Amino acid sequence: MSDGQRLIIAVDGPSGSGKSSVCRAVAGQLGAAYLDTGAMYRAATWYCLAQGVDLDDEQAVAVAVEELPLKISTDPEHQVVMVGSTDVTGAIRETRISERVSEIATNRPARALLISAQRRLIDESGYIVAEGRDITTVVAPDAQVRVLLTASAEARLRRRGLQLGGTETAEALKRQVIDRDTRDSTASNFTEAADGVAVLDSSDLTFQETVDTLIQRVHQVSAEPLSTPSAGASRGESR
Ligand SMILES: Nc1ncnc2c1ncn2[C@@H]1O[C@H](COP(=O)(O)OP(=O)(O)OP(=O)(O)O)[C@@H](O)[C@H]1O
Ligand SMILES: Nc1ccn([C@H]2C[C@H](O)[C@@H](COP(=O)(O)O)O2)c(=O)n1
Repeated sequence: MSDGQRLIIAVDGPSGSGKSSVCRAVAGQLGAAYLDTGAMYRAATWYCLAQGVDLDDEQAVAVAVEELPLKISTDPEHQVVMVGSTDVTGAIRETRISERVSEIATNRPARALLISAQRRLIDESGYIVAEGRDITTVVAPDAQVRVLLTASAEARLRRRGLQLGGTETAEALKRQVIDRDTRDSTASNFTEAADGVAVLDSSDLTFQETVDTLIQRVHQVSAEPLSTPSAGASRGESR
């Protein structure tokens, strides 16, 4: 990327499709920043639970998310999530958070606050791979590269099982992957590609093949002449 050029790579997809691992690897190989927006919803959940906020109380959750002292790194090689002075990088991955995070994701005011924070982080970076559930459609719909990363339910359950070391029962995996997607899909559409969004089905691809396919897509798009310069580019921003 040359100075002054902006390139936003937006990736959405269901749980276990490989968004975090694939996007982190792609960002590392491209020398781009990386934003895990799911980690922001998880940190908000951790904070609300730590503060004893009733997650059914929409207003109380919104107030807590507004004051959330969140710092998230966008370095793909060094992912750290801080809430105030507490490092929650590991804690936000615990099952107790995975099982409650949809309650924050479906809270409209909380969602609006987190979306604004995500847009700021993307704008500050300028060259970034951002992944989640609504990046291609809501957070950065004018990203130059927009991809829906999918995989069959069978592949996603198998991958999540392996990722968790084979310790989870089939029922627990279903709760964490399929049931969470069902709840989250009431807040955003990450099962069908919106207009202009390319589908990358990784069901029969290895991890490296998936990374390579996404990088090819980025190279393909960045070789095309830019039709409409983004707002950031016109302000001369660069990484
Ligand atoms: N193409 C692939 N082939 C095999 N394994 C893969 C592939 N892509 C990702 N994985 C593995 O699947 C697991 C789940 O991937 P990852 O955590 O990146 O998914 P995710 O979409 O970010 O899930 P969530 O939204 O629930 O956080 C990881 O262990 C990852 O290494
Ligand atoms: N852009 C996003 C990102 C995430 N979420 C919600 C949905 C998930 O249940 C939760 C955690 O995400 P994960 O770490 O599993 O990718 O956050 C969302 O609604 N929108």
